[in-house]
Amino acid sequence: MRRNFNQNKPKEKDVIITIKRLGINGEGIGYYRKKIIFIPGALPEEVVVAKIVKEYPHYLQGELIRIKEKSPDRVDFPKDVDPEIGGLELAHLSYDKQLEFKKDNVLEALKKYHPRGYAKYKIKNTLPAPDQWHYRNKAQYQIERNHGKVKLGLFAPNSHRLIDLPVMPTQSEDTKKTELAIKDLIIKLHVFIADRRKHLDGIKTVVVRQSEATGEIQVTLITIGHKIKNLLALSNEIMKLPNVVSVFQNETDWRNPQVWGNKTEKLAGKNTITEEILGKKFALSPRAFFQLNPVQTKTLYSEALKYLDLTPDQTLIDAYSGVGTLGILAADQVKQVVGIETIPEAVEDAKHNVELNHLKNADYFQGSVEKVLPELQKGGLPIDALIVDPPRTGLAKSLIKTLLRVQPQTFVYISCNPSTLAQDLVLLSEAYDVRLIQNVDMLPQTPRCECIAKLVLRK
Ligand SMILES: C[S@@+](CC[C@H](N)C(=O)[O-])C[C@H]1O[C@@H](n2cnc3c(N)ncnc32)[C@H](O)[C@@H]1O
Repeated sequence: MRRNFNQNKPKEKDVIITIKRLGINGEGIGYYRKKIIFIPGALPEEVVVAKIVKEYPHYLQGELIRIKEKSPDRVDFPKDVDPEIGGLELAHLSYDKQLEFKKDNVLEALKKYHPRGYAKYKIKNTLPAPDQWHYRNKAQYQIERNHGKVKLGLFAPNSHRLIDLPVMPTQSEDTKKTELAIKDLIIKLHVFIADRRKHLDGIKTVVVRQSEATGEIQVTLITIGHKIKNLLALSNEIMKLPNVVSVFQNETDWRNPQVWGNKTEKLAGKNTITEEILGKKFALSPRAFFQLNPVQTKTLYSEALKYLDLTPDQTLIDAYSGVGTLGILAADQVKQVVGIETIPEAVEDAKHNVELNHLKNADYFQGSVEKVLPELQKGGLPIDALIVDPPRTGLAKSLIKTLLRVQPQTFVYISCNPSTLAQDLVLLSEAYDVRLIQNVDMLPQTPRCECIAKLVLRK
């Protein structure tokens, strides 16, 4: 069952709620005295007993206490897993219904922002992931010492409570085993663990990423401070673990709200690991973005490229290019590829990947798309075909203005956030029709999904 239903909570504050639908983060939504109430772990059509834990001006936050009438779509939550853990928000819902939910999320976002013609958009069924468990090939776990006990895992959502993770059912076996082995080595070698309250420098996060194609494992130790006693000894021991080919140190400080800092240094082994997607090779340095589900990545990219309908005379812009994946996969179909990406290491990887795949017609630029694209266009670069794959925040308004002026003929938008996709389509639909939207489920058991929108210039 999804939550720790605490039968001992004071009964007088319990309320009975009928769940109407799921919210965008997978929580059950009902009403209490005409106010909306969000209850994580509850499903549509269920009647539940909930406790009101927080009251906001426009909504209530509830906690599931007990299910009075159970949904036929409810499945057992994985055993031995802390129910508060992030990344399993939909693990109590049957997989068919998870796929429907992800499609509905797109529909709801379109209804909310209503880009031009949205009611006629063709929204295709979400493409399922073949493996709904053990698909994550990257683990990024926090480490801390609490009352003498070392914990390695994930923080409970919106809290500083670290959940120790001997079990995480969506994590691949190898990445899980490597994380746990590194935790044992940190304890054995007495390597300092960072402590914010005591102002102690040390290891803060352990990142393990594995290539599906080669099995190579890259480890990054994110540290507070630079000089950490016994870090090199730890790195040497980590290199002896199965499949590990490199260990890096990434340095940050407590003022940085991001997990990663800006300085990365190799402690041992190879500069990159190599992944293979649809016949092309991709070298990945520690900070470079790469999808977390390598099997579904192939589906996502082949669908996106299919909808681009490229021709050999075109110049393709791969905007938000990461390590150059989409552009490199499409390079054989076009005259020229130009990629743009902010993270310098990812751009280096992209350039290296162009060589690795023996391509002569692809080039990658460092900088923000909103700044670099207009500069390249002013310099005479033709922009006939465009693929954008932005982070959750979507496209910058200034970039949308540029696109409406330049009007690439062929345009595919890959989005990991239906809400910003719908908002961006409001502006883009001034010049473009949305031919179709195809969801691909990259992260089963979570509310997240990738959507591919095919845009066609209106005549
Ligand atoms: C969702 S990832 C997509 C990466 C790549 N297309 C892939 O499939 O692996 C988004 C990428 O955009 C980069 N990025 C974020 N904001 C950017 C901006 N304003 N201009 C260029 N790149 C940006 C991030 O560093 C990240 O690599």
